[in-house]
Amino acid sequence: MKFSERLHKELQPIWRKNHAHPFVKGIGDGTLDKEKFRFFMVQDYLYLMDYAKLFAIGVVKAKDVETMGRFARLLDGTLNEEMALHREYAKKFGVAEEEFESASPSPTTLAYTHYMLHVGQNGTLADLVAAILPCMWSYWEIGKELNEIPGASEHEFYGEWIQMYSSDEFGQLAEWCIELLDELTVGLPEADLKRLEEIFLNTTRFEYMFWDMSYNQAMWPTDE
Ligand SMILES: Cc1ncc(CO)c(N)n1
Repeated sequence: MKFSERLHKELQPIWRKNHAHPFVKGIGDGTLDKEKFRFFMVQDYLYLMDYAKLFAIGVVKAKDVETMGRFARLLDGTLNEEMALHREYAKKFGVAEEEFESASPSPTTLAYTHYMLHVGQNGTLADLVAAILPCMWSYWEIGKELNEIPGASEHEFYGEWIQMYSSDEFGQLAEWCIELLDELTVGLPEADLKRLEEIFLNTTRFEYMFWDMSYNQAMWPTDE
């Protein structure tokens, strides 16, 4: 069994919780409160600024030109395509994109991005890929699942979001990361695989926390 299949199988219980979260359901049926979505998009913009840096670290850690080029394209796609979606939504909310960029990260956003940056900076290339993969993979699956709901991708507000994450372009990037993780883990001792599994588990858990944080618009509890 490929390592990615093992991870996907073992983490199905959390994966299902992510798909069933009321925030995700609300995008799918179009009933999500727009204020919650706005909170999410601001935090996701900050999240993606750090996420893009992980691809830059991928370039640094890669050992061949092809892999370097792939990470460079992921970096470009994140900054200029995925984050362009957020900038479009900023317009819809009547907010300047600088306001998204200069917002304060929530504790969950900070914890999630800093965990990935720590693993990416201090670990192997396989550690980095294990950390970033649940993000891309789960959004692609959620995008495809929501895209199957009749009319969801044409929804006047949430349709574009669904189109972005169910797109073939986004899927191809996720698939490449899956393949890279499989290549990098061939023949690794079980102790290494266990470490990678734990990293993947942690960022899968953070994905759930990110939906939950957005649904509750949760900033620092000490500010309330
Ligand atoms: C929190 C989060 N996870 C995954 C993605 C997909 O890139 C995203 N934009 N944000």
